Amino acid sequence: MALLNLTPWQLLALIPISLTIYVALSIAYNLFLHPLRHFPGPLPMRATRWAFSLRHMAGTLPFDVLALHKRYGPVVRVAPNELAFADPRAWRDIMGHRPGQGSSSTTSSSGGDGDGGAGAGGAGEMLKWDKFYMPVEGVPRDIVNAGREEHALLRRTMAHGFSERSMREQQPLIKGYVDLLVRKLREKGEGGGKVDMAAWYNYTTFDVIGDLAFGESFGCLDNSDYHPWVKAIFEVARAGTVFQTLAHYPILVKLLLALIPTKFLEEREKHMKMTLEKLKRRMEAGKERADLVEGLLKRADEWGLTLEKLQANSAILIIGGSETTATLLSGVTYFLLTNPEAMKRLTAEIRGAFRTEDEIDFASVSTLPYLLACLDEALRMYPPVPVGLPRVVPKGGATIAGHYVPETTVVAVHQWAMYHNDDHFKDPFVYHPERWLGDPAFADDHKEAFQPFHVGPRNCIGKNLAYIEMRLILARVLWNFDLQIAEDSLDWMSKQRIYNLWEKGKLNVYLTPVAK
Ligand code: HEM
Repeated sequence: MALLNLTPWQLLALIPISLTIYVALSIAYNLFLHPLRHFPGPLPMRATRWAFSLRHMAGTLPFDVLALHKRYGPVVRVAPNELAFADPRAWRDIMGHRPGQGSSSTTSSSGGDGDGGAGAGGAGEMLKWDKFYMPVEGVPRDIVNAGREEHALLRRTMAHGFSERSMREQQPLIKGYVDLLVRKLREKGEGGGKVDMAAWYNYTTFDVIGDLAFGESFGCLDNSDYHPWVKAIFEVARAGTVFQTLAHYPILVKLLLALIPTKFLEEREKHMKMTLEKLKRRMEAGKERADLVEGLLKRADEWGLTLEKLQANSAILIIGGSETTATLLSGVTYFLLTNPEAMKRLTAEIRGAFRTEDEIDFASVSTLPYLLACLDEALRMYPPVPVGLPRVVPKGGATIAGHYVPETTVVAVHQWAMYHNDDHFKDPFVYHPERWLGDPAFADDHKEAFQPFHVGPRNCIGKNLAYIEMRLILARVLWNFDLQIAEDSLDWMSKQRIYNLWEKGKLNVYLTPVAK
């Protein structure tokens, strides 16, 4: 019991010494004994997770991952227990349906493998990684972070609201918000001042999804401003990268949570109350309403879905369904403004296809090929989900893009890095809508590498809604206005960082209403 003979100062000195020994041993293990030791990657990333986390918190990770793939190849060890893939086959191997899936019903939490690595979860299925998805204690899981069985149930129920029939019924509601956007932009454009299109696209998509998920809009378009909830989503995005980093050190998360000011907790409480009230009002409106929660409400009693569970799923629709679509609309507008030939061709396609504005609807915008090509090229260059969404390899390991990967490994495809890799796309940094229209110059592109909505059972349920909204909004904007980019937004794209979501600045544009 030599320890008992030490003075308090000597005991205190033992803390940094033990920590140093622990860190040195972990690094040695990660470099020389870890099952992933044969995969290539830069030494700091193979040695500790910090090299990855610092890039994540600095908002440069997706850009750095591209440089890593160019240097080390299509599979890179980006953290001791994590691999990044830039091989199109990885999409299906990681996200696709896997034969002989086990019956795990949870997502994967930490298995505590020394560097905060992932637990294995159940056999067969690649699981979402809790350290990234961060379910909150006391808040029910939603469709995005639910385990496999609960997810399947939620997905089946919610699919109803995304069916073609539902979307047709939702058309008048969506069109109403696009009408309002155009009216507001006409007012703003008349004075000849700059208009921040990124904000206006956000107002529109948040109002639409607010109505479809909670039965009422956020009033962003009416008030020409963000609702506090919408503002909070942007504010919290950057903090999310910090929490995802600290998730590897649970004791630090507890400390940070304990330090959160009471005012913040009160705000959170207020927010929960507000969404609950919105939801109750939606429920009072009756079950028969063509929106995204109709299916959930109809099954709520049968499946014992609590009010809190319904609230969590409505809320995730707001986040998943609005910022993504608005980001893409901002991106495509920027690319068109800085590529005048593409803008000219698209404007001609839209203005030549209709006699009156009333003819622009879900069905008619879906027949415009250049419009779709412009959106797809923007999705490639500016994917709204630019980061790699991590999965955990199940028990027994898996083969991904021809590589055997041991169980508990975290794996991801980083979209921005995949789409800017010249192994897959010619001129990856140049906006070429023609690549999606069969132009022989791009015949060697690996189009299957492009999966902005992911693949498999947990892909985007809102893909069709997103396309229809983006087509309709962009067509109506270009039908009504000639656009010119303001000097202060010329470098809009190059200034941006990625904190899970793009941190977009103002996209200032001059609008000239087209005389009709
Ligand atoms: C351009 C627009 C959009 C893009 C790029 C996009 C992309 C994605 C991606 C990559 C995922 C997979 C997330 C994961 O693996 O964790 C996803 C899931 C999801 N998206 Fe979208 N999304 C878009 C628009 C929408 C819209 C309009 C909605 C409708 C409200 C929506 C609702 C959802 C939901 C509910 C999920 C979870 C699905 C599940 O887990 O089964 N998204 N989206």
